[in-house]
Amino acid sequence: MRIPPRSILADFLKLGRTSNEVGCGGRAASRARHGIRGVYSGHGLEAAVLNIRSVGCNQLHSMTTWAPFAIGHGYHSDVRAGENTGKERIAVIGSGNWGSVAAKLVATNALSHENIHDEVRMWVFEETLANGEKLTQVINKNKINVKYLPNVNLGVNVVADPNLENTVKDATMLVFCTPHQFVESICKQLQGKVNPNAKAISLIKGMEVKPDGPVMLSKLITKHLGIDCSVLMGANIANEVAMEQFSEATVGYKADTSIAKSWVQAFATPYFHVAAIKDVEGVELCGTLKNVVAIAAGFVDGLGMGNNTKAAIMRIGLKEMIGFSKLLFPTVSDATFFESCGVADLITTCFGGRNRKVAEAYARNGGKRSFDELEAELLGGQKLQGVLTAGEVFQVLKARNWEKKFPLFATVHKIAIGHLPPSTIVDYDNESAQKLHRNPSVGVIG
Ligand SMILES: NC(=O)c1ccc[n+]([C@@H]2O[C@H](COP(=O)([O-])OP(=O)(O)OC[C@H]3O[C@@H](n4cnc5c(N)ncnc54)[C@H](O)[C@@H]3O)[C@@H](O)[C@H]2O)c1
Ligand SMILES: O=P(O)(O)OC[C@H](O)CO
Repeated sequence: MRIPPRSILADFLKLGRTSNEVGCGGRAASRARHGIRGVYSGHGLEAAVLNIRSVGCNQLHSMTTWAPFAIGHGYHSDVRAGENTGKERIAVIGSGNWGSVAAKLVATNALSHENIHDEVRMWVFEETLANGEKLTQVINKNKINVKYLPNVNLGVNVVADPNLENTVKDATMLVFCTPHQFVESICKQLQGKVNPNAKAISLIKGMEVKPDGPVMLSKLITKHLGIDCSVLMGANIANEVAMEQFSEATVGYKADTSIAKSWVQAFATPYFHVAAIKDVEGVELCGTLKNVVAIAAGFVDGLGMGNNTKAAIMRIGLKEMIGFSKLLFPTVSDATFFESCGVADLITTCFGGRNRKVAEAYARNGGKRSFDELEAELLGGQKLQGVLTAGEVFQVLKARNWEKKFPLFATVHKIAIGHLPPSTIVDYDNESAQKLHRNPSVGVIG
């Protein structure tokens, strides 16, 4: 990868920073403490990042990203093994492709940070493998999730647990990472079972729609469990992060910067850079809505259309993501769409994601084979989020009479349920959409 010269990167970081971002430096110090050797150690990028961070290390609301370092705020007691260590204890709820990578990331940091208990418990939706063994037993024996993340060592300190209640027992930091359709039932099972002082983070890209409107999953988690819930989204194809290829992610937090710092500390590594911004809804909607655009991108690929068409679909999709997010939550910041959770995730998903892949197969088959059938055939048990999300978004469009404002979203849903042929992905009436898409201040005509 080509690293930008120091001055260009510094300018970029400055430009990208907004008043709702927080952060603090300390990567080099942290690495020195924990013996972590950064992938860019001694390189211009590292120097530039440190240079920028050093300006405002103690000034919240001035930094984009900060690295893992010990943070002295009230930790809850750790009593799992009869000990009272005063350390954070992390549990991961979910063990699919990304859930397993999340466990690997936090397990690395659990070992290298003194304020986090070494053991990371990971809840596994138990299943029996073809050889008759239980998935949890195989994970605990080899430290590899052979079904959802083969060939990747999760870490000696990851313990797979089929018991949801036991997984969260005594945990002070709960990482939610299951396909979004299972979250509500998991939360109901966890009611009254989690430490009331725990904090949660959702890595789940999706939302629920209730009779009185859409509900983001972070809110659903808070509603059911009564605990704070941040989100982590980004351009993060799990298999690439698992191979420790350089990636970025965005934490969206509500208000408490110490909570945001705890999550950054739990996830950030030298190859996984994490920025935190005070825009939970914006970050979560980026991760949720890009999956709908990825389905559209897959249709374009399956129809044999070229890069220009895909770029056009992505541009329109991004506009609809921004418009929809801001209509739902006027507080959503424009700057959020320029973080990893926004345009970067849109790009990676539209080129390399599972939603794109299955949608391509759907269009190639002329819509004659269902998404369920193709998902089972192509993903080996992994789950698509985009088709369900397109349906959920469509419910909102119908309920609020917004269908004409979001023709791409509406068309994706209609194609996915077989009401329109895949070719209509570039054949919708976007007259009213143009009012939303075009910014009069830049003088676009036609
Ligand atoms: N995979 C990625 O590259 C990636 C990256 C970033 C975010 N995400 C998001 O992470 C979330 C989780 O995705 P993933 O990739 O970890 O999962 P996955 O799609 O790889 O795996 C599906 C998981 O669902 C579990 N499951 C199946 N039936 C279940 C049930 N009834 N109840 C509970 N669990 C059940 C399976 O055991 C498995 O762990 C999704 O919202 C996804 O959008 C994924
Ligand atoms: O493989 P997808 O389409 O579920 O996308 C994976 C991630 O969300 C990419 O960041």
